[in-house]
Formats: sequence, C-alpha cells, structure tokens
Amino acid sequence: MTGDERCRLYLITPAVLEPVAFADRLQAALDGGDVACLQLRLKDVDDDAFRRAIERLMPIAHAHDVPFLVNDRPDLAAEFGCDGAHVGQQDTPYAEARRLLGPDAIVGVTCHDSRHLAMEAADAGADYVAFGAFFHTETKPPRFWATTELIEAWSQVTTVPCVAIGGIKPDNLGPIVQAGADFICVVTGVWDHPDGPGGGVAAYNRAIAAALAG
Ligand SMILES: Cc1ncc(COP(=O)(O)OP(=O)(O)O)c(N)n1
Ligand SMILES: Cc1ncsc1CCOP(=O)(O)O
Ligand SMILES: [Mg+2]
Repeated sequence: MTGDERCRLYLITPAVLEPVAFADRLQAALDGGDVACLQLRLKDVDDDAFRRAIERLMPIAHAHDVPFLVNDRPDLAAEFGCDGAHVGQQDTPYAEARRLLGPDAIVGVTCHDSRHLAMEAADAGADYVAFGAFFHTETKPPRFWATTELIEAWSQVTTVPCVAIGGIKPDNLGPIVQAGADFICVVTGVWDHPDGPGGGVAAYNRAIAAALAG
C-alpha cells in the first residue's frame, strides 16, 4: 500500500457477513482484478465472530497477495498477525493502534473532510489518510463531505497516500482519480454489482484506468 501506482482499488467487506458463505464471494471479487487492499469491516458482532471471519477470510486475501486490514480493532489485527488496521476518529487512537501492531504494519486513519486531521495523522506516522464521503451512501450515512479540491491540495503537499471513500462508483470516480487519489475505496459498488463481485472489481479497474488515461 505505497500509493506508488497512481490509483488502485481498496475493497471493504460488507458490515454483516457469514464467513463460510462469504468466502466464495471474496474469492470471486479478488479473481476479478487488481485489489490493493482488503479491509474487514464488521459491525455489531462479538469478538468470536470477528475472529472466525479473520481466520476464514485472511488466507483468501493473502492467496491473492492482497494485504488484509481490520477495521476498528487493531487489537484483533495484532492477535492474528494481520497486515494492519484502519481506525476512525472515535476509535482506538492512532498511537495505540501503532503500538499494538508495530512499525511495519499498515495503519490508516479516517480524516473525513479535514486537511488538519490528515496532517495530524500523517505527522504521527499513518500509512494513509482517508477522506470522505464523496457521494451519498447508505453504507454509512455521511456526516462529512469531502471534495476533489481537498484531494488535490493533499496530493500537492504530501507523499502520504490518500484514500477516497463514500458512494464512489465506476461512473463517478473520474474526477477523484484525476485529482490525485491514491486509492478508491468501495463497499457496495463491488458487492452489489449486477455482474457479481468479480464483475464489480473489473468495472472499477476499467474506470480507474480510463480516468488515468483521460
Ligand atoms: C479506508 C476507510 N476510510 C474510512 C473508514 C471509516 O472509518 P470510521 O469513520 O471509523 O467509520 P467505520 O467504518 O468504523 O464505521 C473506513 N472504515 N475505511
Ligand atoms: C465506511 C465509510 N466511511 C465513510 S463512507 C463509508 C461507506 C462507503 O461505502 P460505499 O462504497 O458503499 O458507499
Ligand atoms: Mg471506525
């Protein structure tokens, strides 16, 4: 997750899943094309369910050479030797996540619409900062709205990669990619894609490539 490759797809799981059944969908998604990173984002589940999901899904990500991050739970990510964690402003603080995971892990931080939060996270050592939401989304009703101007300004002043999230679809990602986003982060656009998750990943990759070429 270096952000060296101009712009890549960052995939987040649905918030509710049954790991055994979902494994086939994940396999299909990752067979569909390039995915820079997978984040396990479960909500309203107990620790055992989180553990079962990590055990079942992380090997599939690794078989595709895709780093596996855990949302909200750097403690569980450390317990299972995951590649890293994503933390929000109301979650485990970045410094504690880093302490739990060690210097080599990937730790990303939600920064909403704020260059100030992003500067703080980057100065503290975050591997990426995440801006959003860009568009309406039912996945997490937005409280903040990020802009392509923020992405552009961020890309001009720092080399710390930035992730764009929130309502991003193949047909609206062009300006975000062209503004300099390093990663396009997606939940429903892949899992609810009419051609299945593999078709969804392929569609995002085509759209990113077209935006970079345009
Ligand atoms: C890559 C990425 N960006 C933002 C988020 C949102 O994190 P947070 O604000 O903590 O909200 P929840 O996802 O925990 O509901 C994310 N998970 N990943
Ligand atoms: C987790 C999260 N954080 C900000 S928007 C969002 C949801 C993104 O999901 P989708 O790609 O389905 O809009
Ligand atoms: Mg969170």
